[in-house]
Amino acid sequence: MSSSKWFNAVHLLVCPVTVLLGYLINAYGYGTALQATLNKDGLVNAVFVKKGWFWTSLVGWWCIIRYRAVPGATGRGRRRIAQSLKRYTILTVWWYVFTQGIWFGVGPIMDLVFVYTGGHCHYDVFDNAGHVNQDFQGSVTRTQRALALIHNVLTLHGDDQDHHEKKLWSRSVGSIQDVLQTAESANVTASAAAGINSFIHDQMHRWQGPLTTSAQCRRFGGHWAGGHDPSGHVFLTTLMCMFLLGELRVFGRRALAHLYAQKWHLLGMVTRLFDTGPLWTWRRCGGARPMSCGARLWRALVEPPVACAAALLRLTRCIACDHPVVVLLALLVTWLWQLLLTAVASHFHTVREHISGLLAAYLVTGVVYARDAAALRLV
Ligand SMILES: CCCCCCCCCCCCCCCC(=O)SCCNC(=O)CCNC(=O)[C@H](O)C(C)(C)COP(=O)(O)OP(=O)(O)OC[C@H]1O[C@@H](n2cnc3c(N)ncnc32)[C@H](O)[C@@H]1OP(=O)(O)O
Repeated sequence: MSSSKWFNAVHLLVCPVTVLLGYLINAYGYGTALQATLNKDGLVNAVFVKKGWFWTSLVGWWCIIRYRAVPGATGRGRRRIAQSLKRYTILTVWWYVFTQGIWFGVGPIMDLVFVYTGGHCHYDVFDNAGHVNQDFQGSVTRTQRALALIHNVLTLHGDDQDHHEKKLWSRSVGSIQDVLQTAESANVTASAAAGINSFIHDQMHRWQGPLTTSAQCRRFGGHWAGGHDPSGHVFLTTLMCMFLLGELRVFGRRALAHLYAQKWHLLGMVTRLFDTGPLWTWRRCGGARPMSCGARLWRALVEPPVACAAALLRLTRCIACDHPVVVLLALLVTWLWQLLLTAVASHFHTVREHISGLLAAYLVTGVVYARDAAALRLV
C-alpha cells in the first residue's frame, strides 16, 4: 500500500478508532482509572481543549505558511495556501455554527438539537431526600459556585416577590444558605424539595433567561439535561484532528524530511539540556588548575541552571521557528488523548451523543478533504 494510501487510512480512521478504543477500555474495566484523571475545570480542558480551535488555527496556519512550497514554485505555493484557507474557512464556520451559535440570539446546532429533543436548563438543586442533588453540577466546587449564584439572584429579586411567593422565596434562600454555610445537606423535607426546586427554576428562568444554550445554562448555574446533547468535545477534537491531519498532507513530507535532515543538530540541543548537572560540572572543575571552593560552587550550582535555561530557549526557538510540525504533532496527540478520555467518560454523555458529535465533525471534514483529494494526492 503506498504511503499516500496509508496516510489516507490514518486520516479517515484515527478518530472513530480512538472513540472505539475508549469504549473497549471501559468494557474491559480500565475506564475508572482514566476517568479519575478527568478534570472539567483543569488547565488542559479549560485553556486548551475548550479553546482548541484557536490553538489548532494558530499552529496549523504557522505550519502551512512555514512549510509552503519551495520559493521557486510561487504560483503553486499560493494556490495551495488558497486551498488551505478555503478548507480552513469552511471548518471554522462549521465549528462556530455547531458549537458557538448560528446567529445573534440563536444557539449553536448542538444546543438546538438538544432543546428540540426535549432538553432544558434544570435547577434540580435538592433531591427527594432533601440533600443537594449530586447530579446537579457534578462536583462540589461547581455546586457551591452555582448555589452562590442562585442565592445572589434570589436575594437581588427578594422584593419583587408577591405575597404567595414570599414564603417559598425565604425557604429557598434559607435552604441554599444552609448548604453554602455548612456544605452539608439543608434541612429540606422531601415534600418541600420539589417545590423549592420548581421555585428556583422559575425564578432563574424569569430573571436570567432565556437559558436556551448550554453556555448560558452553565453560566447561570443550571444543569443542561433532558435532551439529546451531541458531545461538543467529541465534535471539537474530531474536527481539530481531521484538520491538522488533512493539512499535514500538504506539507508533511517536506516538514518531516527537513526534521530528519536536522536530527543530529536537534539531538545535540536536547542532550545539552542534561549536560549541565552539578556533578558533571564539579568534576570538570578539577583538572590541572583546581579552582577555589567558591569558584567551584559557582560553576556547579549557578552556571548549570543558566546554561540549561539558555539551551531550553534555543531548542524552543528552533522547534517553533524551524520545525513547527513537532508542535503540530504534539497538539494532535493531545486532541486524540482528550478524545479518548471523553469517550471513556461515559457519565458525561451517552454513546449516541458521542456518535452524533463525531459524525457532525467527521462528515463535513470528510467531504472537504475528499473534494480536494485529487489535489492533495499530487502534493
Ligand atoms: C493566511 C491567514 C490565515 C488565518 C490565520 C489564523 C490564525 C489564528 C486565528 C484564530 C481564529 C480562530 C477563532 C477561534 C477562537 C476560539 O477558539 S476562542 C474559544 C471560544 N470558545 C470557547 O470559549 C469555548 C466555549 N465552549 C465550547 O465551545 C464548548 O464547551 C465545547 C468546547 C465545544 C465543548 O462543548 P460541550 O457540549 O460543553 O462539551 P461536552 O462534550 O458536552 O462535555 C460535557 C462536559 O464534559 C466535560 N468533558 C468532556 N470531555 C472532557 C475531557 N476530555 N476532559 C475534561 N472534561 C471533559 C466538558 O468540560 C463538559 O463540561 P462543562 O465544562 O461544559 O460543564
